[in-house]
Amino acid sequence: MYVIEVNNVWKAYGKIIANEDITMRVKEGEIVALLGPNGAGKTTLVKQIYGELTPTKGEIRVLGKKPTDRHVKKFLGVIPQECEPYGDLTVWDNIYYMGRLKGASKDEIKKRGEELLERLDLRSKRNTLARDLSGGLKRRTLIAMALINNPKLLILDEPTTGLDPEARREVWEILLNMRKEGQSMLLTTHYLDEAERLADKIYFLSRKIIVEGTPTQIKEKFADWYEVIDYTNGKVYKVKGEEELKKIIMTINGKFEVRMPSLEEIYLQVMKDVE
Ligand SMILES: Nc1ncnc2c1ncn2[C@@H]1O[C@H](COP(=O)(O)OP(=O)(O)OP(=O)(O)O)[C@@H](O)[C@H]1O
Repeated sequence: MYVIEVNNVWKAYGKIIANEDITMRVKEGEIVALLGPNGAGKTTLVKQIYGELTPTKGEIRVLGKKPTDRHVKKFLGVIPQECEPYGDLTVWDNIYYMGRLKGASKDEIKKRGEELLERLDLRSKRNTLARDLSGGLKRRTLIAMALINNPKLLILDEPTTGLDPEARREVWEILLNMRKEGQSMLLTTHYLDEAERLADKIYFLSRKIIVEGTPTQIKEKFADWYEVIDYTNGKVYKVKGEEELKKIIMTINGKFEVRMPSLEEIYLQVMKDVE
């Protein structure tokens, strides 16, 4: 079953077309990443998916319903871009009040809130004011807040932007553990390594969808060149196609290495050709 279906969606702000004819899917239990440069239309698209904007044209279904349907909101967890927990509230109170806003009972919040403190390693910070937390702990608090209503779908707009490498990896581990438990997620990111590490499926976006597939499918489809490093003299050859590759290898008398392009190199090459 699909938790998100986007069909031929266009979104314009006056004359600016932010999304052009977008069709995409997120299956239950999958992590899908929208990857694109600044201004590619990622936030515009996710805002339509969580019902903050409506498409100019086209149709979106979230959990089988319109994103603006209030029954859908109850089953969504959203972490918008550049969002922070309330600085004047403690970690626990942020989680608690978010639960109340989402309509959960006090008992439900207590039970699930305690579980989330444990799972996100926030127990020792429970009574700390959110403004005194590090960036990584603030992000973990936001994840706990978004999970308090046990959402069927979690939407994260740039979940690790602004975090140091260690805190980024902590967030990745949390998201990967959640995926193991079957949590469906849509995230946006600028980072290729993040998409490659987390996503079952990736969409390269630049106003419209440029490429889609699993990281392996994308690599197989676009990796049409190889780099051959000749260790005998340190020379590096870039060759296209397997025939060329064989020819070069035949000329080398010693140790060598063949490298396929990384997802980042493919992304840069593909996006370079987009207007
Ligand atoms: N409220 C708005 N009014 C007018 N134009 C907007 C508005 N919001 C976004 N845009 C424009 O729409 C385009 C897409 O913006 P959007 O924020 O969706 O991109 P993005 O991929 O999320 O970028 P970033 O990675 O920088 O967050 C940009 O050209 C942006 O300037």
